[in-house]
Amino acid sequence: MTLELISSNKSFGGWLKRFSHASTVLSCEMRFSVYLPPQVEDGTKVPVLYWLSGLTCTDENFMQKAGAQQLAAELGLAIVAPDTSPRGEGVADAPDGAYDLGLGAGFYVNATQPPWNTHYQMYDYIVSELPAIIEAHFSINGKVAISGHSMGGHGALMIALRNPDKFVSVSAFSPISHPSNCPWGEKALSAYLGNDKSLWQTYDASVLMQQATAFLPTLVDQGDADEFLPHQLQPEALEQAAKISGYPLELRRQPGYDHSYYFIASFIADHLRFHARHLQ
Ligand SMILES: N[C@@H](CCC(=O)N[C@@H](CS)C(=O)NCC(=O)O)C(=O)O
Repeated sequence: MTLELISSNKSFGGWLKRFSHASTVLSCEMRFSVYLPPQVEDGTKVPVLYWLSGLTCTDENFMQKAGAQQLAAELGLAIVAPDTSPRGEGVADAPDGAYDLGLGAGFYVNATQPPWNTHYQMYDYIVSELPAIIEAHFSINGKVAISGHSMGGHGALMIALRNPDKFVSVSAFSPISHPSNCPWGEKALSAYLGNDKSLWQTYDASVLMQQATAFLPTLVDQGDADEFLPHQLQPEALEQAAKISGYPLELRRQPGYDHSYYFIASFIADHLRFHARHLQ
């Protein structure tokens, strides 16, 4: 597997790099960003945090807006930010160009329905193909955590709940907590997965958390002035699920914060420290 370097910027003693590569799983060219802390320069193997972004994002939003690099450098933590959907010529998009389906809106599932099933296999890309690439090319010690925002918060929680053996901790900002029961989720899951709601539920963090028998430390932050809170995000479904299964969910409501990266930047340090504690 060849990686093509797109850009490289020194940052807080480490390096922010962007790469493109041919994805077998997605059948297209993909890009990802990786922050490598200064510790890797002398050959130290470091833990890695995967960051899954939300609707309309690419691999760049988090690295440019969250302000995570300084603390990642101190903690000796690599951060990998993948793109949010397959890309390129021939990759299906929403017919009306809607922001919440198709390009930039892969929802981290494996699509079963045409035309999406040709390229939209983001679950397998994030769970299997990308980690294999990261392990093969970077100085990584095998300890892995996952986090994300909104659609990416759904992705992080869902992927961790389905793969508790692969991660040591999970966190999310403003996650789409119950995608099988909200407008964003219903639109995307019906397009990608068809009408069988039992399949939707296998990608629903609240359903998975309620059924969980293996537990990971879990931190969720939710702004109470988030414009998407009541209809799309439904953190109460996650709280209810955690109560039923006894899941160790710490869900914090942050007064006055909205859905933006200003919110993420305000609390990203807590999330990095939370993961670093468990990754030690
Ligand atoms: N208001 C946005 C909805 C999408 C949105 O808020 N996207 C969030 C994730 S769900 C985001 O991170 N946007 C990119 C950014 O702020 O850099 C739109 O209509 O395009």
